[in-house]
Amino acid sequence: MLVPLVDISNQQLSVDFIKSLDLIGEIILRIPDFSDTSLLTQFLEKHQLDTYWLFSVKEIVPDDIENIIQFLDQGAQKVIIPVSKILTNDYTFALPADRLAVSLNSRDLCDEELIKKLAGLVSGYLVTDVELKSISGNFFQDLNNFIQNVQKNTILSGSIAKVGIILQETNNIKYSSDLVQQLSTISADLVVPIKYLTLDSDNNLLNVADALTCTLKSDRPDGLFITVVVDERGVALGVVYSSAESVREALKTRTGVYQSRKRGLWHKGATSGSVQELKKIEVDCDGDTLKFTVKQFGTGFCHLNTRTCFGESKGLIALEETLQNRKISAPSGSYTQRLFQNPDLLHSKIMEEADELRSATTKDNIAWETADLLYFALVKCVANDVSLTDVEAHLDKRAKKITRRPGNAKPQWDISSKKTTETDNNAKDKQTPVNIQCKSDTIKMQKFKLSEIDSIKRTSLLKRPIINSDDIMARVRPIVNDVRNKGDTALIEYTAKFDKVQLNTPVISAPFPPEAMALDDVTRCAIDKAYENIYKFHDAQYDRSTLVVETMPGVVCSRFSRPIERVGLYVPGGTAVLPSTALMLGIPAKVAGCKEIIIASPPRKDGTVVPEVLYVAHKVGASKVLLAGGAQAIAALAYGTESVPKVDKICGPGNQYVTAAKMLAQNDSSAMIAIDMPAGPSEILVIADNSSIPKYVASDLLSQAEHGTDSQVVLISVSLTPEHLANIEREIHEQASRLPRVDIVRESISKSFILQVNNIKEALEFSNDYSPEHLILHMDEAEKLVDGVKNAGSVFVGAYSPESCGDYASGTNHTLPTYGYARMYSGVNTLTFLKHITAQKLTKQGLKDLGHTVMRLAEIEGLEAHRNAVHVRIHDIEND
Ligand SMILES: NC(=O)c1ccc[n+]([C@@H]2O[C@H](COP(=O)([O-])OP(=O)(O)OC[C@H]3O[C@@H](n4cnc5c(N)ncnc54)[C@H](O)[C@@H]3O)[C@@H](O)[C@H]2O)c1
Ligand SMILES: N[C@H](CO)Cc1c[nH]c[nH+]1
Ligand SMILES: [Zn+2]
Repeated sequence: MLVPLVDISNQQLSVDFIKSLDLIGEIILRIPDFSDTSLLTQFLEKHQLDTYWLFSVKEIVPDDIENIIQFLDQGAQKVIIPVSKILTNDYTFALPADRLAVSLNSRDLCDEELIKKLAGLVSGYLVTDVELKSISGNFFQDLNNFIQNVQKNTILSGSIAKVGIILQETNNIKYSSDLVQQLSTISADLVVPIKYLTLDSDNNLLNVADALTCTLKSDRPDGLFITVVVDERGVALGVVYSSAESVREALKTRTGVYQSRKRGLWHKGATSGSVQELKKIEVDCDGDTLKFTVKQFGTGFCHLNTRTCFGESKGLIALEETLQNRKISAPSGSYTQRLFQNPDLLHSKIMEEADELRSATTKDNIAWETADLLYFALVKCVANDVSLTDVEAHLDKRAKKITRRPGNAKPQWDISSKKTTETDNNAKDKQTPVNIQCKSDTIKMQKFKLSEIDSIKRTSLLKRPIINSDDIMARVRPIVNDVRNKGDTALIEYTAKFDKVQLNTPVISAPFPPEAMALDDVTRCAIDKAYENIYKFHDAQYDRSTLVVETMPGVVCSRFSRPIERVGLYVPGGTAVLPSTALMLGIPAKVAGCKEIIIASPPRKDGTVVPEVLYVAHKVGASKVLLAGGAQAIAALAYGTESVPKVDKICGPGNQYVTAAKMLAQNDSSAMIAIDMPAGPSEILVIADNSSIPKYVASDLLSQAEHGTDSQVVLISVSLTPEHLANIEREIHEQASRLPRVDIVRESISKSFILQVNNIKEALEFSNDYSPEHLILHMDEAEKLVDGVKNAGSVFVGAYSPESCGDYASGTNHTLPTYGYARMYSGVNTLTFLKHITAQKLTKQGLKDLGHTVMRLAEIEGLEAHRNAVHVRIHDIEND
């Protein structure tokens, strides 16, 4: 296969010349560099190329990546990057491996280690970049070895697919057909770009045709080449023969010209009128057969006046032909013609058929309605001179797109937001196609520079990707009301619906059966160690003494604490079961001395609770475990049911349904319930400077990104060098790709971002405004920055304080405020489970001295009874 290479800086190249190159393959465009793409944009506008490769030997910097991606999205098939840049600049990982080609020079051909390394990185082409003058005696030998080596490694890694050669002409050594002949014997899987193919003032088309035909070999005695002729959609029209002369003529006239075995040179349609416009000539894998892609005019390709030599076409192509004919002349009363003439009618029919397809359910019905819709859609296309090929070209382009649109429906078509009761499983099913579609994409956070965004953008970055809270409330309200009104029956029903578990009773009471909390030694020791540390830290928070202050002689005020008696602790269990949350809630409740502790968590599919959670429930002295999750569990704890005692306070994190139900219950004064805080989807903000270690930074970001698709992670890059930032990004992609929860991470990372700032002051300002649940300071003198932290749930200081330690076992609590509530809420702590009671004792003298102040203030407020309560006493004291 030939892929011509042209230098776009060559001002002489004519549109005609480029088009003739386009006929024989994709064109490699050599561009000066990727940072200034104006020349390339002009070139593409002028030549209207659909498929091309890009090649520059200049240094590629991170800022170029966006430009490259933009061109890959708009039509570029591949980008060729010099090998040195692939191996030394980690940011090239941001480009899709299968759209990347790597150029090597001839001495790299013998470097086996290099080929091995590349095999893991690239799944596109390896292109050897060879100057003709350097082609010496053993070049072909080296090339053969190289190809074999690549093939071997391709098989091992399944990644590198093809090998190409860029031949560089020099002033005195020119590309020759002998050379191509020699090259064509090397390997079937070869790309042979011709460098510096410039406009030939005599006959440049012959030049191209020669280059093409000298790579062909015929196995026929008459030396002709079998030629398959297909239409623009790849449908075979027939088989003919070509010669070097007919190919030359076809390229020159850009029509279907072949070699008839009887009549010689054959210009297809010259007598019948069924002419062809030539779209492309391709050579097959072993160089003995040609494929002509043509646009067929007239009655068809076959001498029997059918479209193909294999009979008439069927399906969409036949419908398109009929519609095109109807457009030119239609029998009277033709419905299709009525549609052509009445765009409003056509529009209504498209809408009607789309709606009918939407409601179709059976296989037959769906096929029927789709056919209807396609008919009307095609009428619209033909009416506007749009062909099926144009439609398919768009589909092909989309398949290659790197940056994906979110794909949400426009508000007027968004029926999902109108559905109020969607099951967990349904939601998961819906995510599947998205996950499959994105599987091969780079896992990457969006990037912004603080200096380049305006205040509106800054404000939007401070917001969390929360889904419409009205929508969530609308889903949660009926669940809460049902559980409130129907008690256990509703609780069991919702558990069956959302968790797919049919329970007889939703509660397990203490003492819990030992076999249900049996653990292996390693697990039990880990839980015991975490318990010990968390207990130590939370116990130290409990000041059991009474605060006593004599505010003035004879006036003694005091304050003492008492536990909240009955508490409900929510332990999430949707996408991951979190026994650690049972520790984080149960231990402070136990330290505080709460009398009744009820732990709620979604049941496992077999209707039981995980032994680790039950073991913790046992250790913290829980009286009951409620086998329910989501809004229904919160409602049961808030209002009580036949088997679930009503509690006074509900604590614990959860998804949006859990958080919304906690807020609803708190706002209902008849529920008499307190909550800890809105602790929603996990989040983390990392501030990193050039002293940070990329793999640590990435691992911390991912540790929270894996919680749920709604988690958000933020990296604030403080003057990171492009290489350092690229290393972090590469680590994110590589580490994430290896995670079992990669599909969740892919989604949460896509909602996350990197903010590039110039100094630590800007970083802290943004972080304080964002008020993250977790803040990690990845820098040498991290401790010094803690003073500047105004809002955060919990801070992790320095490279060796991963957030995971706080999640599990260092001692601090992991139930922390999210959504920016760290501005005004603390995380769960021992005080969460306590209330403070104040007391006072006044002596006679104390009352006498304070009384007049109180009476005057009561007078100001017009509250006579208040004043009198002091007055009657002072009267007695003064008259004693
Ligand atoms: N902020 C913190 O301190 C903290 C700590 C741990 C976990 N988290 C967060 O807790 C969350 C846990 O979420 P999860 O989903 O894994 O578990 P979860 O237990 O919070 O929610 C699961 C329940 O949600 C309900 N549900 C699911 N789909 C529903 C639907 N369509 N309609 C109504 N109800 C539905 C079901 O009843 C299910 O039992 C994560 O977002 C995680 O980040 C936060
Ligand atoms: N990081 C979560 C709080 O946002 C807590 C958790 C539990 N298990 C692992 N992590
Ligand atoms: Zn976590």
